[in-house]
Amino acid sequence: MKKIDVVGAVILNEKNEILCALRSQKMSLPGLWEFPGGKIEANETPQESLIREIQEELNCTIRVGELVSDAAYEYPTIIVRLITYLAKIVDGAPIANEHERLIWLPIDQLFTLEWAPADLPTIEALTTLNINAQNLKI
Ligand SMILES: Nc1nc2c([nH]c(=O)n2[C@H]2C[C@H](O)[C@@H](COP(=O)(O)OP(=O)(O)OP(=O)(O)O)O2)c(=O)[nH]1
Repeated sequence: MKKIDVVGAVILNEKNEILCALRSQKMSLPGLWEFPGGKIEANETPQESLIREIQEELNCTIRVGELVSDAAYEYPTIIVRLITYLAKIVDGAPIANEHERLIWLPIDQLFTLEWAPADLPTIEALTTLNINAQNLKI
């Protein structure tokens, strides 16, 4: 089966909320929530890829921090290895260029959304990490 490496940004704001993105009807997995990001291209580090994808998808610049989760999920036709990192916005404000909708949610509310299945290890890691935006080293 085809396997792709995908990188996702867990973007935190000063209120300790996380940016959640709704996949649109034009995308695969429509109507499911995800961490913005995309496929890692050849000759790119995951971090470089993430900065590029966020610029394209959300029109803003991020700084990338520590790894949250690295796990593979087998969909019916593709295996997605999703690597997620903490990140914060250092320039601009997020605009949904490709997504249906963007929302900020506190970590303890993330479970209320219907996430792409590949994202569940990240959600689990976030709820056990006890993250505080104030003392993040990003
Ligand atoms: N960006 C992102 N993609 C995710 C997440 N969870 C998850 O299963 N995916 C899947 C959806 C896509 O199949 C793939 C990412 O591809 P992509 O975002 O570059 O999308 P794309 O436009 O190239 O592909 P597509 O939507 O046309 O399938 O990984 C996530 O949290 N973030």
